[in-house]
Amino acid sequence: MFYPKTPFYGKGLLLENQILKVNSHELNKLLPWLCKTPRTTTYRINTLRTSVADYKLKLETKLSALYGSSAPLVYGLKEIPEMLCISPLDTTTDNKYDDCRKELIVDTSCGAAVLRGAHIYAPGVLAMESGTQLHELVNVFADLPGKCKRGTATRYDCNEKIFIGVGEVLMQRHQLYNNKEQPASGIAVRMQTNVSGVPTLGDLSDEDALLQNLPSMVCVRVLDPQPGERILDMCAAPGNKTTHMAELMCNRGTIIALDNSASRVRSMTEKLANYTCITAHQFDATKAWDDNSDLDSIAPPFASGSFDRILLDAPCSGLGNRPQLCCNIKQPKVLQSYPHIQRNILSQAVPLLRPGGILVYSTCTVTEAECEEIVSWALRKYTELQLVDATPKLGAPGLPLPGLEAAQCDLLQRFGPSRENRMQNLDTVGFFIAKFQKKREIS
Ligand SMILES: C[S@@+](CC[C@H](N)C(=O)[O-])C[C@H]1O[C@@H](n2cnc3c(N)ncnc32)[C@H](O)[C@@H]1O
Repeated sequence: MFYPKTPFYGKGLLLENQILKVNSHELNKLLPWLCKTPRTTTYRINTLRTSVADYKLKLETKLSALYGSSAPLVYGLKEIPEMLCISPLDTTTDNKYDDCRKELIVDTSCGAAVLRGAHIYAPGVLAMESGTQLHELVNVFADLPGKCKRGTATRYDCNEKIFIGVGEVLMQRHQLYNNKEQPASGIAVRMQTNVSGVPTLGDLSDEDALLQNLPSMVCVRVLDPQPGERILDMCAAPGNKTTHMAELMCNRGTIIALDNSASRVRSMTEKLANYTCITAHQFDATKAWDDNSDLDSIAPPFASGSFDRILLDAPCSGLGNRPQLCCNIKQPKVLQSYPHIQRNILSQAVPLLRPGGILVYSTCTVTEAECEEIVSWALRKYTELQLVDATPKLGAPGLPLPGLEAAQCDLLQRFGPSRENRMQNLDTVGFFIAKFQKKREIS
């Protein structure tokens, strides 16, 4: 398939220069990699409700029904026993573009989801040619320049639309565009094939399993929460890592989940209802520390030394979310704003951790400023912090920076295009993980 060479359509150099200022020689590899689809699909099984073996059987049955003898493989990985991976299909077989079909245009974020196996939901459909019938097969394109007007009825004449697959129409134009009061929802086009080779299963997430990227699971495994402990998840919504922690803790202990977005906390709270060890609060994590609070308080703010472990899965530029067909960050100042908030939240995490406690800092991005530079800054500012071994180790080491020794880089995990990824051919998103321990005594 044709993929863009950079996620920054039309804004190339302006933003590219911001990503790897020290290791700029890595950009040639990184930028096209960000644009491509990770081809392995991963689910996290809720082991409080079902067994991995039972869920594997369920997935295999579904895949056999869809793909018969060419069904992709479902397999596990010993480092993350609660995860199941689905291998890609052989793309050379049946995703052929056929000139006789009508065309359907989606925006680039919908296109990215399609390439990862999703069907097309009504809000993502920008253009459907007039006369397109129910159940007709259409060629689906992503609108790279972002110039296609929603509701377009004629063929979108553009050299930079990207063919992403073939789908069956489940909603017609009048259903998609005629009711302005109540915009259409639900699946508008069921994808039959896509050009990435990721099976078009849609999202099978339910209470038993969650569609989740591999590094997000590694991140919680690295935190290593134990039953009975007191854990703070500082930026928790939508709660995917929070529920993973609760499952590893067998729902025993206390997890406090903070997020400053009211709407995200509302939807997360519904999801957390079955996990009695989790309490969620809408709260600004930059204000989470207050020594006037009780040590065992379950509502923020919290006193010094309140937590055994803290996860800071920071708000970030999100550039690791592959495929980035066209990144929606258009200004360098937007990219530059993240380290500030990341440092502010980390400054609260350090006092909140008990001596000997563990802090995991993670981002789903790839910029040095939000990854290795934050680690280097934290080690300089907080002498009570040290980097410790982060297992399971599936990512590559961190990139070298002047403030970090080689041995320290080796303790970090950067998920990127590097050949050193310790992942046995698993193709996944960009991500960064650092594991700190607060020293018992400050030297
Ligand atoms: C990367 S997402 C977290 C994803 C989550 N950990 C998961 O795995 O499901 C970052 C979150 O940080 C939240 N956030 C941003 N600024 C914050 C702040 N000052 N305090 C708390 N949460 C914040 C955002 O609302 C967003 O939900």
